Parts: sequence; C-alpha cells; structure tokens
Amino acid sequence: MVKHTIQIFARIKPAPKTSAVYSVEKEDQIGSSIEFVVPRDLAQGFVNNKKESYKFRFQKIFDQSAKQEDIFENIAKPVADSVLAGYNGTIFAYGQTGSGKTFTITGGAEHYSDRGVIPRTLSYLYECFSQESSMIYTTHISYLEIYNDIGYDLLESRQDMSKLEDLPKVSIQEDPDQNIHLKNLSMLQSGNEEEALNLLFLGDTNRMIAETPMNQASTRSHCIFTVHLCRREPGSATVRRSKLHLVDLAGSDRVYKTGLNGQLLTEAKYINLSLHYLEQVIIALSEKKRSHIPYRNSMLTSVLRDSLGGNCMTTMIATVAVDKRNIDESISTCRFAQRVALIKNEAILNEELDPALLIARLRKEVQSLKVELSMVTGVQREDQLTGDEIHKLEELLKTFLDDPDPEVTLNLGPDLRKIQHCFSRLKMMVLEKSGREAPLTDGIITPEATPMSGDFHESQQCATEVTKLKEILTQRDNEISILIKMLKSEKKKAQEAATQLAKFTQSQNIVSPRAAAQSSVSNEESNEADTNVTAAHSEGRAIQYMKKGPKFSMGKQEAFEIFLRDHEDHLIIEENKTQLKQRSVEAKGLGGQLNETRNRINELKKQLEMRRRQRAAHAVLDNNMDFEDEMDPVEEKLRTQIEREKKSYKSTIDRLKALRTEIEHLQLLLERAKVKLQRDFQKWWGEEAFRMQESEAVAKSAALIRRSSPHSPISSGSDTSLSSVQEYYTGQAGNLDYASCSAEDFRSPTPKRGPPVTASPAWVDELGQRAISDVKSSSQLRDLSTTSITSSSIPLTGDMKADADIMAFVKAREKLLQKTRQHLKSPLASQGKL
Ligand SMILES: Nc1ncnc2c1ncn2[C@@H]1O[C@H](COP(=O)(O)OP(=O)(O)OP(=O)(O)O)[C@@H](O)[C@H]1O
Repeated sequence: MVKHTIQIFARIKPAPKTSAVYSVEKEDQIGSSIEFVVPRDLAQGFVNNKKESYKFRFQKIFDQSAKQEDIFENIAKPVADSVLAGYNGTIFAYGQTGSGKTFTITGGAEHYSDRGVIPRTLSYLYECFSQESSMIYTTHISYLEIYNDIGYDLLESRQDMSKLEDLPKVSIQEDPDQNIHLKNLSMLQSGNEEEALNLLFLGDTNRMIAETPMNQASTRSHCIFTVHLCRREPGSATVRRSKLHLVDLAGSDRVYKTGLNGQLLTEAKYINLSLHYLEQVIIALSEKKRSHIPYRNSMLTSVLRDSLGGNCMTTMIATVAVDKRNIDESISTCRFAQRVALIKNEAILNEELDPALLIARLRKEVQSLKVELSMVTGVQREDQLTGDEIHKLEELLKTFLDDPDPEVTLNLGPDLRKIQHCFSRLKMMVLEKSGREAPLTDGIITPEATPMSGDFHESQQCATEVTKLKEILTQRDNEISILIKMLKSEKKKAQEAATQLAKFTQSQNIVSPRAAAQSSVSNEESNEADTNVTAAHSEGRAIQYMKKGPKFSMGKQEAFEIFLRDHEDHLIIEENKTQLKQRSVEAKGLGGQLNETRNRINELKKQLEMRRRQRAAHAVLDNNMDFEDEMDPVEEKLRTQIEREKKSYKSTIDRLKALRTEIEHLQLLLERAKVKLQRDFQKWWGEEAFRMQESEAVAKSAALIRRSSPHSPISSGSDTSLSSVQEYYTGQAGNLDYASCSAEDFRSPTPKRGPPVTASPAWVDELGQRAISDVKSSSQLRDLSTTSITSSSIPLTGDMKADADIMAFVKAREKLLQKTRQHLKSPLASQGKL
C-alpha cells in the first residue's frame, strides 16, 4: 500500500499581454508558489481591509511558456508509470471556463505538438508495452460525459447521432461491497496506439456533434477518459488490473458572474452543484474527523470515488488564466487546489488471481501428479476404468458378497476410481433389490435381508427414477444452452467479421492519402501487417463515422466550397494538408531507403556465408580444425558492415514509426476540422434560409400594406431590399403585382401568377432545419449568381417555405460569390495565394 497526498500542479494559460498581477517563485526542489496581487479598490473607501496579496503553493507551477511535452513529462508520465505498475491513477484538470483544461487534457486541434495528456499518455503506454515483451497487456477504453448529472457514453458509434440525448445514458450501480459499476458504458478493447487514438477521436467527435449553442459541451460537462489495463506474466495466474482516469471537468465559474438565465442557468446550477458536491467531498476528506464522505450526492463524485480518498494515485492540474478580469476565479481555483492537497489516498496494488488461469494451472498440476503416480505404481491410469478392469472388479465384488464370512474385506488398493465403482454398484444393487424384492445378482442380496418392503419401496424407486431423469434433463438443458451460446457467438463473430471487412474495404476506398501513407509504411514493416489490418478496421470505423456528415447537393456543394475558402480554419487546414503531404512523401522515401538497406543487409549476409564456406573448405584441405576460432579480417569487416546497416535500418524504422503517428494525428486533425466545417456551414446555411424567410415575411406584409394603401411610402418602391426580395419571389421584377392580388393569393400554396411551377418536390432535401438541396441545373444557378437575380428561370415549388429556402440559397450564393470576387481583387490574390 502506498499512502500519498493528492499532488497539485498549476498551469498558467498564455495571456496576450504580460500581466503584472501575479508572480511565480520556485521555492525548493519539491515546490513553487504563485502570488496574486490585487490592488485595493479605492472606490470602496479608504478604510478597506481587503487582502492585497494571495499566495498559494503547488508541487510545480507551469508558467505561460510551458509546453504540452513539459506537462506530460512532469505530471502524466509518473502517473502512467504507477498505472503500469498496477496502481490506479487519476489526473484531473480544474479551472474556470477557457483556462485551458481541454487544451491540457486532450490538446489543441491545430498542431501535432499541441497533443495533450491523453494522446501522449496512450503513446507512452503502448511504447512501454512493446518494450516489456515478457508481460501480456490488455487495454480497454471508456469515455464518459456527465452533463446535468446524467452520464452519456461517448464511444457510441451510431451514424445518425446528432444531439447529446442520442447517446446511450449511463447509470450507476453499486454492488454489496460498495463498488461502483457503470451500466451502459462501452469498454472497447484497443490493441494498439492507433486504435486507442481512434476511440479518443470518436468520443471527441461525438462530444462536438452533440454540442449545441445551448450546450457547449466542453464548458458545461465533465468528461472522463479511462484506460483500463490488465497485466500478467505468461503462465502466471496473477493479474494486475489498474485504471487511469483522465478527467476534464466543467468550467468552475461561479454562476453570479456568468449572468446566465433560463436553460443555461439550470445547466450552470447542475455544474456548479456537481462541482459544489466535489468540493464537499474534498472538504470532508481533508477533515480528519469526518467519517461520512458524501460521494453519493452526484454522479461525478460517485464515479471519482476511488480517485478521491481511495485507492488511487491522484493528481490535479489547476488551470489558471491570469488576466485581470479573471483574477478572482484564479484565486478560488488555487484555494480549491490547496484543499485538495490535504487529501490522503491509499493506493494498493490491484493484484488478483484469474480463476480461468488458476483452473488451467491446477489441471496441469493434476496431469503431472498423474504422471508421477504412474511412475511410482508402474501402472498407467486413465480417467475412466477400462472394460477389463470393470470385469475384474465385478468378479471381486461377487466373491466378496458370496463369502458368508462377515469379516471378509474387499481389497481394492489405493485407487479411488475402483472404490467409487464398487460403492455405486453396491448402492444400485441395494436400490434395485429393495424396489423389486427379488435377488439381483445371483442371489447376492436376499429379500429377507432387505429392511424395506411394499408401497414404500415402490415410491422410493419412483422417486429415484424421477431424480435420475431430472438430472439427465438438466444435463441436456445445459448442453443445449451451451450449444446455443456457442452458435450465437459464432454467428456474432461471423457478422462482425463481415462488417469489419466491409468497413475496411470502404475505408480503403474513401481515404486515399491515409491509405497511401499506410501502405508505404506497412510495406516496409511487413511484420506489422496484422496490426495494420486491425488498425485499419478501427480507423475505418472512425472515418466512416466522421464521414457521416450530410451529402450535399450540387449547388450546396458549390456554396460549401466557397464557404470553406473564407472559413477561419482554412489556413490551418491548408497548413496541415501540406504537412501531411510532406510527411507522406518522407514516409515513402524512408520506405524506399528501408528496402535498400534490407537488400544490402541480405547481400552482406550472403557474402559472409560464402566467405565462411570458403574458409571451411580451406580448413578441410589444410586439416585445420581450429579455423572457427581464428579471426578473419574479411569476415570481421562484413560483420561490422552488417551491424552498421542494421543500426541504420533500426533508426529508419523508428523514424518511420514516429512519422506514422504524426501522419495519423494530422489526419485526425484534418478530419475533425472537416466535421467542424460541415457543422459551421450547416449553421450558416440554416441562418441564411431563416433570414430570407423573415425578409419574405416583411415583403409580404409590405405588399399587403401597399394593397390597402397604394400611395403609402412603402409601396413607392423606395426600399430596395424589399423590392429585391419581391424580385426573388416573383422571379422577375414586377412580374407579380402584390397590389392586385387578393388575400386568397397569399393563402394559396401556389401563387396565382408568377412563373410556372417547374420544380418537383423531390429536389427539396434536408438542409439544417429547412433548406434547399438541389436545383435543376447548376448552370442555371451560375447565371443567377453572376447576373442580378431577376430571371424568371428560378424554379419555384409553390410551397412558401421551400420557395423561401430556394431564394435563401440563391442569395447566399450571390453573397459568397461577391466575397470571392472581392478576394480575387485583393493584393493577396494578385500574388497568387488564393
Ligand atoms: N497553454 C495554452 N497554450 C495555447 N493555447 C491555449 C492554452 N491553454 C488554452 N489555450 C487556448 O485557449 C482556448 C480555451 O482553452 P480550453 O478550451 O482548453 O479551455 P477550457 O478550460 O477547457 O474551457 P471550457 O471550460 O470551456 O471547456 C482554446 O482555444 C485553447 O486552444
């Protein structure tokens, strides 16, 4: 058992301007302190006793310039090491909204070097597994999100997930030993780093998709990424199971400051409530006298029960934003950390005996004891008695029973099988005899000798028979259920194999750069082919999942491409694409190098073999038996060359592996950016459609007013925006004269005048909330966007909503094209950068 207090670290978020409100001081080898200086507010009067300086001590403070690597090396690596040794570990980030919790735990989405604690720890764990080949490691991953005190499984891979409620709900169950079990939380096995990263990506994407403006998941929910590790030595029945929780808590902001209302306030209450309960637990734990710890108050504290005051090596990272307006929050974050630092945990080695392995070991032991016994007795014993042995036993038994001497004994020797056989035979004889009241074995047992008779005997016999039959029935039932289980599991396996194969094939077809990069890598490392295939399966799953964005129609696709060019992430995406290309080219080059080195090694080995044969032949001729011990300079030189080539081969392989991780990470970043883009686009598109509908409503009411009062200022046509909306709607300026329409015209689904309805409702598809998907001809639209939109060729459906959406599309497209034209005129464009 290891007793230790929770370790606390602080990380300061980079601020644009250097702030003078705090200072960091390294006090000694095991601690640093941070001091906040809050000048007194003179507006509160001259007599003001408010404290000016607040000082807090941490194990280490990571100032603004700290890199993600520093955080991993100093904080996460020691925890990962203890998890590898069989202890539970938890790292949790706590701090106000935007202070860098997600950045620290998961990482930034822009650069490879921004990878946070989770991906780095996964990478480290798998590296350790490969180095410690004498151990067998099994890893499972779970990813839980807690929002409004309800748990959600983030590893759900359903394709049609669009909101948080679509995710499976996770509930807590407690066993009699008060152990917490999370029902409905997936625990997926990950065979290598790539599979684990894919699961992280799947969870993060689910988190992002489930996020709506009302639920900014990262801010308002707690996320717990858990690695479940099982470690054992081959052949040993002892297993070590440990868990590593990596926790990204919700923003710790106090409600009054955030100025929330309605739904957001409810959420904030829940969050603050769960953080409040967390604080309660921490206060209770830090007070020595308290016996009751209120873990059960919230899901968060129930799940983290072991991490706080239990069997776990726990570390807290307090994330702090040091700009002036956040000072109060930063001080309360540090205060919270000081309390946490008082908690003592007792981590124990989670070692247990694996029952299956124990049975296997005992079986082996029995087998070897049997062998030993047969060596001592000189008789080879089978589990069952042979026919010959049974025959001999029957004779012995008969002699024994026939002998009238009551002192006679039945000598069977030290063989349990024989003893059991004789006993069961005797029992059967007694039972049958007592049932039939007739001698069974050549008069061995006489009716007089039987103490039982009559009806009682009969019912006894029946009962025995029934019991026997029941036993047989149960046995058959068991056999049947085992067979059904086997059948089901085989069926499931076959189905899984088929789906995986289909996904794999699909992913290979879809993601060409990845496939290219992978094939170049896997070519060089043929021995890793199996791993690659498994990885490709899970990769296929992640990519499939990510590709689930809506399929755009032709016009919308065009608008999307233009939208993409203007998007804030465009440059980052381009940069990552370029990097990906470079890495892929480098990987390909290294692959070539690797092949060449391998060929050279093979060639050198051949030369060495040849040389050895030559020397052996000479030695036979010269009768020199000691030639093996003599040094041959040519052989030595060849060996040195081989060694050199092997070293170069190894370093190239290492680089290739690192490159592969980087390539995969870049691909994930790109794919994530793509999901975000699609989401932003849908949102923007929906907004445009909505705005257009609003304008249309204004236009209609204007027309009504004009109708009732033809000389009013609105009807004079001075409002250009309204007239342009009317133009869109009528398809031609002035083509539809609202002033001459009756009220019926507005109620009718089809306008009485205006362009003929040429479109079929089939080209209206789902777009955000309501939007238009397809237009009959994209050239038609191109014309519309380059000229002013007055053409009567806009095909309308007659449905108000759909028509408004069509016009929203046309207008949105025109806007985008205008923007593009402006861009093209800009100096950047003239430098050929667009
Ligand atoms: N150390 C850092 N270096 C660079 N950028 C950072 C750092 N910390 C945070 N950021 C940036 O600040 C922004 C907010 O950070 P982040 O999302 O991690 O905050 P958070 O505490 O998780 O917020 P929330 O409570 O809303 O989830 C992000 O854009 C992130 O990239």
